[in-house]
Amino acid sequence: MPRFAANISLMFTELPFLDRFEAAAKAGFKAVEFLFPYDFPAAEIARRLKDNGLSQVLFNGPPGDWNAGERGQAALPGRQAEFREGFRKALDYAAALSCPRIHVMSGLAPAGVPHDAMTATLAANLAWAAELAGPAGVKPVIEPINHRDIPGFFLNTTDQAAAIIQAIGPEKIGMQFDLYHCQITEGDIVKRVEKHLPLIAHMQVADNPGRNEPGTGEVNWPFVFDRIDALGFRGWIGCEYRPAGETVAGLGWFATYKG
Ligand SMILES: O=C(O)C(=O)[C@H](O)CO
Ligand SMILES: [Mg+2]
Repeated sequence: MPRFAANISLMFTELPFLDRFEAAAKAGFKAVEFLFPYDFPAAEIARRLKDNGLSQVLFNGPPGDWNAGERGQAALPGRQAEFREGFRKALDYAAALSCPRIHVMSGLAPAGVPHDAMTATLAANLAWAAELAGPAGVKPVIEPINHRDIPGFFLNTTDQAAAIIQAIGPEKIGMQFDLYHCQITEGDIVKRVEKHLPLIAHMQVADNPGRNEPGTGEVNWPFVFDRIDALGFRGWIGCEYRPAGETVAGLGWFATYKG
């Protein structure tokens, strides 16, 4: 059966951040992911996880100046020192939270910077991050993101991510396969999961259009989840969606998968 993690940056936003752990556990989740932990002490987050019997399965490295529109810096030439400092900080949090995945965001492609230079920068940064993270039991992951939600994001397709992962080694770097982004950019999601399965270290889900819960849009989720399970994917699927209404009221789709 597929295993779903609540993304508590997008779900349970009716509550303050630290109270969302308990809400996720009460709703039947065994694991959570979120975007950024850095406003909170790692020890406090670790306590919430433990108190509620939850595993932390993914969070993002520091993205740069988010409010100014930055979305990572791993592919940006000239930002290597900042990337490294941020990744070290993320790794400290991962250790405190026993979290096995860190999402490394590649960033927005600046005008005039050659695509190949960005690919080379991303690959070098990822190789460095993997060397540091591997011995700590953490796998950095990269995620192709659609250009409607984040115009200009460097990493856009699953094939582009796969080429970079293959160049470094799938045992070191994984793909964060977000079915929502794939549906928008590429479609044919089951076939693409099949193609990239050996590289996929984490998945995420939301329906389209709207990025709301499964069942609110165009995708046949029972079919997709059955196929993912039959293919043998045993990682976590993060529920990275914005509930259309109140979070718990929108969890009807999850009843079959609570386990
Ligand atoms: O946007 C997404 O799908 C993500 O997973 C990022 O972590 C946040 O932009
Ligand atoms: Mg995502």
